[in-house]
Amino acid sequence: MAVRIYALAKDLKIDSKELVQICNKVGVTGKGSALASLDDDEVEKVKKHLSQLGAPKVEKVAIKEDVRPVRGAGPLGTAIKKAGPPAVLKSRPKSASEVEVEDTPASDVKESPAIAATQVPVEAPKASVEVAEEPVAPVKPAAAVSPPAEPPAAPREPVVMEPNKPVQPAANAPLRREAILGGASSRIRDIGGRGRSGGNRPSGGSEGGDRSGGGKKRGPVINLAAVPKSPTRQPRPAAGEAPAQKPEIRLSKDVIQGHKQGQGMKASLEKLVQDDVDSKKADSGKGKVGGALSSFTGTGNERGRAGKAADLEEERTKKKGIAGMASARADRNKGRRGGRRDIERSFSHGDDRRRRRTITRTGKNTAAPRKENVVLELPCSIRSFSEAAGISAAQVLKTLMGMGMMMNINAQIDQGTAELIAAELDLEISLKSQTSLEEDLIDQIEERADEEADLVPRQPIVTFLGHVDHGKTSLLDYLIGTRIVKGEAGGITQHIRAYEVDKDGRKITFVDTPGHEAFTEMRARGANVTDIAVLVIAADDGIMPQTEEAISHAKAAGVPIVVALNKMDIPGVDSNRPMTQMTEHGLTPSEWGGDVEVVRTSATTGLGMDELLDTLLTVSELNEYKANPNRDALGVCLESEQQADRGVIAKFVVQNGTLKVGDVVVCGPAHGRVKALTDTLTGEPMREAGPSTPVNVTGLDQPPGAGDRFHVLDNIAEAREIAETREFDSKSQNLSGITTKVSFEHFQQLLQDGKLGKSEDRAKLNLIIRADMKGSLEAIDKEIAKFDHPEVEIRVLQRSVGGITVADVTLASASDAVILGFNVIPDEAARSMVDDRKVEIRRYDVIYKMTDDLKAMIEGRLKPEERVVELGRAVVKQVFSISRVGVVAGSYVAQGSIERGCRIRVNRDGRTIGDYPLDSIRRHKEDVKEVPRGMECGIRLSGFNDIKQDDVLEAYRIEEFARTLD
Ligand SMILES: Nc1nc2c(ncn2[C@@H]2O[C@H](COP(=O)(O)OP(=O)(O)OP(=O)(O)O)[C@@H](O)[C@H]2O)c(=O)[nH]1
Repeated sequence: MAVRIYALAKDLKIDSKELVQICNKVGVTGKGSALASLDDDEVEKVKKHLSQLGAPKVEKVAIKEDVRPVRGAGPLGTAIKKAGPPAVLKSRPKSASEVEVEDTPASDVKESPAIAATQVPVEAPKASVEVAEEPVAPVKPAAAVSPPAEPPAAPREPVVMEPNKPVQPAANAPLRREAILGGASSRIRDIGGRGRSGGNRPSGGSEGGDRSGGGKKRGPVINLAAVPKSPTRQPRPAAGEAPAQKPEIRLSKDVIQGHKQGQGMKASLEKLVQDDVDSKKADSGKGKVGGALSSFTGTGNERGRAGKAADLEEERTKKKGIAGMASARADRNKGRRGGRRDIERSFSHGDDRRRRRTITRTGKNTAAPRKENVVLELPCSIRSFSEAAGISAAQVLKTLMGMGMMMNINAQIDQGTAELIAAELDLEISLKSQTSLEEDLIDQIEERADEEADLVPRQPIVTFLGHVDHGKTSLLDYLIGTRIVKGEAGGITQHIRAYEVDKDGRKITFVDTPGHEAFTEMRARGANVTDIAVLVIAADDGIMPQTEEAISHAKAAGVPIVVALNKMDIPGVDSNRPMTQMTEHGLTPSEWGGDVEVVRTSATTGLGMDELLDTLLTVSELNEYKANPNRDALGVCLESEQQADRGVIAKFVVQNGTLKVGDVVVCGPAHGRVKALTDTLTGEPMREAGPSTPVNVTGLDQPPGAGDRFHVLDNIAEAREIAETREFDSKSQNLSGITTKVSFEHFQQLLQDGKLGKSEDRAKLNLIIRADMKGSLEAIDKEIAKFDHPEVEIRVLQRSVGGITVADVTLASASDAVILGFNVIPDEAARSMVDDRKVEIRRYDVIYKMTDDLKAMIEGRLKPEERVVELGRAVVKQVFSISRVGVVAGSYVAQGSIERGCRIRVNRDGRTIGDYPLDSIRRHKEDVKEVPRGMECGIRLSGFNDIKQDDVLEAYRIEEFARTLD
């Protein structure tokens, strides 16, 4: 009886990939994957080969298990531990190499040359254990395994590796490789994970093919600000701290200079004041001016005038110290408003300008140094920006003004504006957006990795992909026992479906996708949610465009592909042709030595159904899909619809965790508390849905987008906030012109503003689309996008899920739009309004019918094409000028014919000199309809009398053809 390699490997307790290699070695060819079957002879051959080698399988497993708990220990440490008899090992001290191996972190072990040395091809499947059971050989350090850094000083115990030398590295190779690259990866991850984040974060080891956590895990994103380079960087004031102010003490130039030179660096303010007073005294001894004014004027001319004020100030300063200075400052300020202006006005103009310049320069020099590599949290005010960047707010405002933005210092700036300013001022600035609730909660949920101990096996999610009519739904019908294909409108699948099937107590979740080309989105979604892709290829048809697309989706999703070669019941089908095509697309069948399992099926006769299920369950077993049922659920919405009686129904596939009735869920822009869960196949209520379960969910406030991820949160308010933010974001995106969706109010506004119908040269086809499901809307969008024509502008004014309403009819009547209903009907009110308003509603239940109709609609709006039909040529023999009639050209028809109502091109000396309508054509003074070749006639042109002998008259007609889009 045939047995799969995978099953035999399990029996023999060896790795299935190793067994595939052994098969090839012993001459059992064409076994490319672990799923290939071996007949009795082949099994015998393999077993014989193994027995010749005498592989001690049980010990191998023991080695494998032993690797697990060792902290950071690779297989190396394990090998040494296992090698000797326990008693010997117990009694002997640890060798240096052993100690070293145990302490080596797992990652280092991976790099170790000793390990590399053990990774040799599977030549002799003898394990080190075999040696372990042999009598112990003389002591020697296991140099081949891990040479110690220094020779151990302690006397050595007998070394168990020695007699095993010829086979030891080869024997351990596959196990070790697996332990390092595959099985051991989780252990390595655990060590790192615990060290970093208590096992809560995903580790690098989980990336790639590890899907056991259910759902795609993203690595943590840590944004670290770069360390500023500038040595003169000022410390940033703490939040809430008042900005530093410059003391408004007007000190004399000398004092400032002295201070700058270093004398004053450590002096107290009182000391500085005292110095100032002293210097003023000295000044007053010399002349009559001092104090603050001296620092402004600096000339002797004004001293006399200002002397009194200065004396008064000095007096006050002397008396009151700092307090006196304050009052003096108040006086000065008072003086500035009036008196000082007077004084200043009397200064020379040049001095005044100099002073101003000095002040400006001083302002610049004392500004905080420009910062580099600033990290700024957005949105922020201009004040915060300038503080963070170390430039004046005035400069920022000026820059903004230069860019046409008039703002004040408290105005908030967004990321784009901040980037503009930074670019304009040549600042290196790192912008950090404020974290949203979305980032705080959803990202955290997505990034949460499950502990290995929490993971349990889960059923595989299997998606049927393939070209239209290749039999996906029929196969699924057969497997589930439903008759879905019979009820499909137009005989094609237009919705994504997901069902759970129980096969002898083992469950599989099946997802059926449409094959029609319009449903690319759905296929991609199906492929992304799946663990295994079943590529359905009709044997009589072979690989078709959507099969190719499905292959790409499955490859992009990185999932195993199983091919169902369907319709094998059709007489004369040759499975070699599609299989050859498969190889051309990089899928080599396992029976041809590749790794893609091909199952020949017939949904009509039931051929290969058990084999298909068996194959899927085996692939699932090989991949060990796992999830943690004891966490809040997360997964994907495959489809959603609005039902009149039940409200929103969303079809979810739980990827991890368990979804329960009462859970708060957020999914795209929708949120709500789960009111009911029902089985997608039977419609029976469910209390909860565990990992890999497809389930219909009610309770959401609006239909989520197909493909939106769902998450369970603790708090309904948070869910609402996240959903509202998403909706707001998507609306602003819509308004920014990314989609053509226009709300009724918005459209009315556009109409009032005269913004609609501007491009008069393009015919417009306004559409309002209503469909039963979001996925249908996507498909319709895709179809519409195909009809892009320079002369017809298709505008989708409204597109949504649900029946046709009064609002749609009103909008359609106001905008001269056609309403397209896909699998929906108008409600009563809308129906009664349709005739009054003369609105056109077109209803469809099959996508291609709608496509054809749309095409016709568009063709009806295309200007007919004009084509020139050449009729004939005539040569002018003689020209007659007849009074009250005009010039008549007596002509000979040399080619074709000249017809009434045609146009004539007049050619002279090889050049066309005019193009005129034929006025009349006569023969023997009688008007005729047509003059054929070889006959003479009189031709009169409308609006042209300058016909000359030998002119060539070319007759032609313009015909209009209705154009098609093909
Ligand atoms: N002879 C034969 N006909 C089959 C087989 N499987 C499906 N069909 C027929 O092929 C047609 C299409 O089958 P579907 O199951 O609807 O194909 P599909 O791939 O699901 O099509 P879409 O969902 O529209 O992409 C139906 O008429 C089926 O009866 C088969 O194994 N043998």
